[in-house]
Amino acid sequence: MFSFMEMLKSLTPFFTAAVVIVLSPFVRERIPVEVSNYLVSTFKRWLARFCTPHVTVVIEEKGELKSNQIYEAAQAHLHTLISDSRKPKRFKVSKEDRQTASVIDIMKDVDVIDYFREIKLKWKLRTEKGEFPYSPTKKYFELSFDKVYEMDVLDSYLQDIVDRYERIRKEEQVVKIYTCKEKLRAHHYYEQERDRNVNWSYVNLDHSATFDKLAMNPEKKEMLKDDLDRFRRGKALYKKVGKSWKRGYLLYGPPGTGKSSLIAAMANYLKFNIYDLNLSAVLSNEDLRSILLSTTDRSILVIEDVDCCTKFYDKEKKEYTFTQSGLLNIMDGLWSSCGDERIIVFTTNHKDRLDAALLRPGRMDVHVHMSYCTMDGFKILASNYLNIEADHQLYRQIEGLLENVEVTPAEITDELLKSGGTDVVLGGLVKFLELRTLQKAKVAELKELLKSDDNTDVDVEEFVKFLKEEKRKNANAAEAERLLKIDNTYVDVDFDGEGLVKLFKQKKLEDAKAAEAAKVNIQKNHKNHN
Ligand SMILES: Nc1ncnc2c1ncn2[C@@H]1O[C@H](COP(=O)(O)OP(=O)(O)OP(=O)(O)O)[C@@H](O)[C@H]1O
Repeated sequence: MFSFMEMLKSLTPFFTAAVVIVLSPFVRERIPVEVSNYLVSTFKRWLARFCTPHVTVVIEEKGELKSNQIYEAAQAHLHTLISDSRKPKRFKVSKEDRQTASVIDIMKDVDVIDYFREIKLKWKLRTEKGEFPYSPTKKYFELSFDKVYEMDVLDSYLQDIVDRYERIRKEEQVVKIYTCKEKLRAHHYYEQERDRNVNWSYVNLDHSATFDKLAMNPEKKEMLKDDLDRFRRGKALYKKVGKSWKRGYLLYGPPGTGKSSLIAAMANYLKFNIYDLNLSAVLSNEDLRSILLSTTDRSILVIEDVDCCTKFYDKEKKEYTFTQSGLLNIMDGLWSSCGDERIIVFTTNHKDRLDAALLRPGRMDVHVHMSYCTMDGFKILASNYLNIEADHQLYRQIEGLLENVEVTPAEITDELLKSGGTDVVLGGLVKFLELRTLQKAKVAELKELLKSDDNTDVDVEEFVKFLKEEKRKNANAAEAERLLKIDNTYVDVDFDGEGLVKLFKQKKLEDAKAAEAAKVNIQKNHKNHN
């Protein structure tokens, strides 16, 4: 059909003649009425092309805050168009390291021609510098066509492109992770005028994390999946009860227990994109507002380490304020009013440092504790990394060791990734766990030693402080400080606790002597002065 129309178009001059013939009553009476009508309408359209002006539709990359869906759809359409068949006169070719094939893309200011039914459409990518020095460059498409087809283009052609894009996006299996490209500008000269367009950049979430692969309590895992399922299906329910279609999760636990992996698993499960928000890039409440408004539906907004980085610029006080409750108030107001089908995830390594307001029931819908590795979790990791599905002779020993030490799944995976066969790797893991058990005992021993010493009432933290001070002063203590990292409960097995205590006592003695000498000196000076 399409090639037939094209053929007809190339025969336009003949149509002119044909219509002239058709218009003459003599010929009209002698040809079928359908043929006569067709020739007349074709002639009219052909005539219109010369008599009616072209129109140009501008499709900007971004609306006031959000990205423009038609722009995204047009970009995808043109990409397919020029990759498939209609190469323009100039186009770009590139290939990144991890891409398997080269990518063809359109260049700015170069015409790309497309056809829809019998309509010829001309696309052009344009750019325009922002109004202010810090404003990002604006991108937009110009789409030109004959004015007679205005309705066809707006109602059918563009709608078709958007529908197709939406369909592909839904079917697409790739989840994207967006990060804020750069700090939002806070230059005070441009405070009023600065362009609040948020610059997100994304990569495909190349993360094979799925719930199956997560080392985590099986019941907790099922509970979470059910919760996500209910959320996904809950549109009608949320509407009925008058709640915005959103859900908040607080993930807490020590580093390396899988908080980020769980977020990736949730995103892969729901096929939601992730927006990873670095709060240190947020300078004011307005910035946060712009960021929230620039995220899309069906997404997960992640705020990691929420205990450390909640800072806001208070315009009235003209200073930065660091509050979690400030963040929450904004979240309550803004978050609840923007978009649908959204999830927000806060993570923290220190739940105890969180503002009580954040922990209040109803604030975060689900609290998930990510814990140190248990035997259940270990079996999942062993199945992923070593393909062990059944039992192993070392499992009993490993289970006993895991009950006694706190080891993160991240530490276990590091061990499981070491080279060697299954027995060698599991043997290495047993050694690692035994070492940790020994270290734990040493630390406990050291703590006891310090507590039981009548001459000193220092606690371990104070002892660490002392070692740090010593590090500055002499190399021996620097070595001791390297060996003793109480914070991470890491102590070298050869570490001589008693030796350090001796060192500590000696230091105390030296300090006391120095203090006594200073006192004597002051008294001497006082006497001399008198
Ligand atoms: N529960 C887990 N299940 C499976 N793998 C895990 C788990 N926890 C950690 N890992 C492994 O350790 C790596 C680091 O873990 P991850 O970044 O998810 O931990 P985290 O709790 O987010 O740490 P942080 O608080 O430092 O961000 C992961 O890429 C994964 O390989």
